[in-house]
Amino acid sequence: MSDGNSKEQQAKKSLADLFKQMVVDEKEPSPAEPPKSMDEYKFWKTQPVPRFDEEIEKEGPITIQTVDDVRKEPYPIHSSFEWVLLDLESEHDLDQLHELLYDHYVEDHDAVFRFAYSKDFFNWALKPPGWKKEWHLGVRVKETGKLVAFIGGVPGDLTIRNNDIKSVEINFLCVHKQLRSKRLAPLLIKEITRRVNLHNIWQALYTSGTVLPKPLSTCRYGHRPLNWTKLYECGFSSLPMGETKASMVAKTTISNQTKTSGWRKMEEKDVEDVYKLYDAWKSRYEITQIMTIEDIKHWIYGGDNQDGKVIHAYIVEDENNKITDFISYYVLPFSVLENPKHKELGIAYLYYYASEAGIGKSPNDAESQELLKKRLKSLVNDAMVEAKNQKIDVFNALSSQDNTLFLDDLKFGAGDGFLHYYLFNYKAAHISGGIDSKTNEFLDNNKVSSVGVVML
Ligand SMILES: CCCCCCCCCCCCCC(=O)SCCNC(=O)CCNC(=O)[C@H](O)C(C)(C)COP(=O)(O)OP(=O)(O)OC[C@H]1O[C@@H](n2cnc3c(N)ncnc32)[C@H](O)[C@@H]1OP(=O)(O)O
Repeated sequence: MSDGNSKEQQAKKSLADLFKQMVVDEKEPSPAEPPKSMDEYKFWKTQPVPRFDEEIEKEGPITIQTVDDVRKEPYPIHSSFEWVLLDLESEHDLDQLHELLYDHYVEDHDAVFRFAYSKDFFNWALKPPGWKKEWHLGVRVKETGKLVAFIGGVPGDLTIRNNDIKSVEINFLCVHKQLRSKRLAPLLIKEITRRVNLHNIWQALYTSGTVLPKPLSTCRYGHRPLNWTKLYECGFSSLPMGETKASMVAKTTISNQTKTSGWRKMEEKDVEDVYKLYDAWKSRYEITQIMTIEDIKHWIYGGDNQDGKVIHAYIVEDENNKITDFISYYVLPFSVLENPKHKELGIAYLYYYASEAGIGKSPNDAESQELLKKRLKSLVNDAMVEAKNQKIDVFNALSSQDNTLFLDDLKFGAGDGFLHYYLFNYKAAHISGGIDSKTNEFLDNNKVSSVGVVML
């Protein structure tokens, strides 16, 4: 979308704009425009979700039921298929899920990159405290046992504008390419809903790049190259006009030394302190995940089997050994298809963080925002230094949380991807995702998103 205003902005190119060119299509994407009318959402119009044109006057559940109202039998499925609950403790089932998602999950438009999910990743993402096998739902071909579809749910209670809500997070919905457009996705969604409802849980949070009725929030991806040459050779970044490969490498080079004093890797003994920081920090946002100490141990520290492959967390300790900050990122590589030189791109995603610099401070207070901005820049810079030393090629962050305070300054380029957040069976007024609703640019002037929850 280009108008006079955006042309004018283009004339004043900052360094940050230059980086944006590496990853943004020429045409600015339009994030939350519904691709079809509500009536054409044959499945979603039957579900308890807000309509696109609905004004939200009162926040809360859309339909109220009891467990007695819930169907006790699984929904019928075509006779060639059967429902299966994956046993993610078993190598066989982990292998099957890996194979399905590797070959059939989200690819980029040109099918050059795809997510390279690992077994370690599934163990982390699908087995947090309170996980249930009943929510690892697959569809198999009866005759061959081949897994052809999956949807996953994990516990994930939420706070939405001071209301605590028992909830699940739904993720990894995937249908084999040869079975697409056969309405298997709605069947998986109905069946997982039934299985969640049987636990007296009626709300869910999910995200998607697809526009469905109706986004609660929309965030934009930012990408910070750490190994520009490799990104260029893989076709992830292009060479902006007027630049040379050498000038791009120079502009994206970061030090290999962290600089925040008191910085160190998080250890298991830090879990409780990190929990306290997280819990005090989250009131900055309008939607957050409620986490117990056990949740922090799993999601931030990595759990009992922490082997440093998926989640990486660091803390800052002051001179009295008090933990004042933490920051974390998870690693999920891309497979690079048909590239003679590279098979995989190392990708890190900024995850949860908290800093005393922002606790008890309002995002509307310019002075404390300025201090927080300085702090976050230091923390994220050092997280990127660690990531670079772990051979990560690009560091991604959404425009959620307080990220717009540092995205431009730390040379994140705005990507062409948007992530929409949805709530199932809950009406809530729109929450800022850190982008300007007219230009889709990251918010600036110390304005931030109110989305505090990070989905994988
Ligand atoms: C209380 C507990 C509640 C629990 C449940 C909460 C809800 C959870 C909701 C799920 C959260 C998932 C979060 C993630 O994992 S987001 C990641 C989604 N996965 C992928 O993008 C992987 C690659 N794509 C595929 O595997 C398939 O294309 C999928 C499976 C996406 C659709 O399969 P297929 O292409 O073969 O289509 P169909 O004929 O079966 O079905 C067509 C219907 O499906 C609607 N559709 C399309 N894409 C999505 C989507 N991403 N979320 C929700 N609905 C979607 C579509 O509008 C249409 O409905 P309607 O337009 O007629 O109305």
